[in-house]
Amino acid sequence: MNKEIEWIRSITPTKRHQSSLKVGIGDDAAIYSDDETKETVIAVDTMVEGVHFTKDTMPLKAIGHKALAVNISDLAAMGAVPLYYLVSIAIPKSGWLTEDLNEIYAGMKTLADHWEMDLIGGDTVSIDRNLVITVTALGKVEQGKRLLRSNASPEDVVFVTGPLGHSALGLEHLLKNSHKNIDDPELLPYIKAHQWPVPQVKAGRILAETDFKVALNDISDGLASEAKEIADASNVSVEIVWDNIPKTPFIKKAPIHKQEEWILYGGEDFQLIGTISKVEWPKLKQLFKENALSIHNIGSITSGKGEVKLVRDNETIVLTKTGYHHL
Ligand SMILES: Nc1ncnc2c1ncn2[C@@H]1O[C@H](COP(=O)(O)OP(=O)(O)OP(=O)(O)O)[C@@H](O)[C@H]1O
Ligand SMILES: Cc1ncc(C[n+]2csc(CCOP(=O)(O)O)c2C)c(N)n1
Ligand SMILES: [Mg+2]
Ligand SMILES: [Mg+2]
Ligand SMILES: [Mg+2]
Repeated sequence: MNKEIEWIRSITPTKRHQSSLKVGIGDDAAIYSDDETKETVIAVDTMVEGVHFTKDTMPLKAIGHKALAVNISDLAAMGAVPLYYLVSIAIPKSGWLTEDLNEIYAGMKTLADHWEMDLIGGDTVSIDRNLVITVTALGKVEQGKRLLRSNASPEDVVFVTGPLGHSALGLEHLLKNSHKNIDDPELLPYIKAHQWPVPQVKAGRILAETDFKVALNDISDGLASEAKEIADASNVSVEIVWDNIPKTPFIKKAPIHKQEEWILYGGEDFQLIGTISKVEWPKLKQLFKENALSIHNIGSITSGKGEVKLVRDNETIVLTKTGYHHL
């Protein structure tokens, strides 16, 4: 287990005070409910200058967009509809103008308006260096419809809702060359994937509205890490078939170790990874098609104890490395 998860487990309360609490620490978002029809879903994620973005990797509006998008993505991974958000910002004593902050907020607002989310609060503080933005997002899901990481069963199909590795490929170029200097049209889709991630709310909602048993997680840390979270939470193993992972011709022509770095360990794609029974998979595929959304079968669940395996060229290897860890 990585140190970050180990530490979070160590501070996880063992007793609950509130009977309305349905899901605490351990999934993409927490859930509580005192209502017979719906549950409230709450997620918080922080972005730190130098860790999650720099002025060279991200335009100002994109920083705001992404700070909100990553939180909407966690709501989507629970099957929720986004409703409200709060923003805490720590502003360095130099280097960031009020106009810069306004641009960041404009980026947030455009995305919030798209999902009809209201900004309802936050906090403003100073810091020595490095801008920090923390967004808390609230949403709702119908009673009994939440989609947990612990819902996977042996023989289920493992699916993803879109391309993987694009953000990491884009970031690799942004770390070498400021976004102001990159205009290679071949790189633009990857740069865009890094800067302007699209939270998969509609996919999450389709999955929540069906009566299928679905496990779901958003891909913030890379496929290997997110698959492991489903495997651990459901007490099963995940088998990913390398050739089934959707890849653009541009990615396919890179050396295999680069493809693996971007796809398995890169992260920040904010697609959803999930599981569904083999019987229901064709119905789900049809439902996504009718809604003009993509979905790909990339493997299956096996009985086991939290392993993530990769099948390639008739060889099966257990993935031991995971994604990005802060500890
Ligand atoms: N410092 C903390 N204190 C309390 N709970 C935490 C802390 N950090 C994370 N958690 C909880 O641990 C679980 C896993 O958090 P994590 O941030 O890995 O999930 P995520 O948001 O899906 O991933 P990412 O942050 O990569 O987007 C969540 O339930 C989260 O609320
Ligand atoms: C300048 C710069 N350098 C590196 C990265 C890559 N990066 C940072 S955090 C993270 C994982 C998700 O974070 P979290 O676990 O906090 O959600 C990744 C892949 C970046 N985005 N910008
Ligand atoms: Mg998540
Ligand atoms: Mg988080
Ligand atoms: Mg997150």
